[in-house]
Amino acid sequence: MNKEEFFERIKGQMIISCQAIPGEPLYVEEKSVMYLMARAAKMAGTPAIRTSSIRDVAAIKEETGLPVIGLVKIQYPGFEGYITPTMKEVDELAAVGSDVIALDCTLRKRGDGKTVNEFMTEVRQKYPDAILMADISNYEEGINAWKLGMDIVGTTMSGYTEDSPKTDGPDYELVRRLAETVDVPVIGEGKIHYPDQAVKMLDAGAFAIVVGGAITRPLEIANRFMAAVKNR
Ligand SMILES: CC(=O)N[C@H](C=O)[C@@H](O)[C@H](O)[C@H](O)COP(=O)(O)O
Repeated sequence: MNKEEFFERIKGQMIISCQAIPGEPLYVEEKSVMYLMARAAKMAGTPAIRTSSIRDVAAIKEETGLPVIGLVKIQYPGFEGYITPTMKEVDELAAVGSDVIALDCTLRKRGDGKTVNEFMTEVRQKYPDAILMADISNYEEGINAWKLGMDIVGTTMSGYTEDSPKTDGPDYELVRRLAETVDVPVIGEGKIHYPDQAVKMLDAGAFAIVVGGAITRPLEIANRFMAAVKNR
C-alpha cells in the first residue's frame, strides 16, 4: 500500500494497537495469539493495526489483511529507546512486509554512538520508499523528526521520557501544537483510555489516533476497574 492510500484509509480513524511482549498476560511463548485481538479490532472496523514483534506483524497481516504499523520492542544496553532501535529491527520489519515501520525518534541516548538524526537518515537512505512513523515524546522531537523526512509523527512516547509531562491521560496539547506546524499526519497515541478522549484527540488536530491498552490489554483494563472500586 502506498503512502497516499494509507493516509486516506486512516484519516480521522482509530487504529487499534494489539501488543503483548514477554511478561504480559497475553504473551504466549509458543505462538502468536495477538491475531485474535486483531480479529476483534477488524470486526470493530479499524482501518489498520499497530503491533510489535515480527511474528505478530506476520500473524496479524495474515489474519486480517489490514495494513500494519510494525515495530520491534527491544532493550539494548546503553539505549534509552526500545522501539525499533537499530537497523537490524528495521530490516526485519521491512522483510516481513510491515506496511509502516515505527521507530523511536526521541532525542535520547543511543548506545551505538549515533545520534538519532544519523540513524533516521540511514534508515531513509536504505528504505527511500518506506512509510516511517516517528515515535516522539515532545514538540522539539516531533519537529526534528518531520524535518528529517519522517512520514508520520506519533505522540507515542509522551509521558514516558524525562522530557515529557507525566500525566495519566493523552497529550492533547502536543498533538495540537504539532498539527499546527507540520505538514505530515500527526497520530495521537498514548494513554487514550476512554471514547471521549479518543474524540478529543481527533478534535485537537490528530490526523488519526492509536488506541492500545484500553482495548487490548486486559490486565490494564482490570487494574483500572479495580482501582476505581477500591478508591470508592
Ligand atoms: C510507551 C510505549 O512503549 N508504547 C507502546 C508503543 O507501541 C505500546 O505499548 C502502547 O500500547 C501504544 O503506544 C498505545 O498506547 P496505549 O496503550 O496507551 O493506548
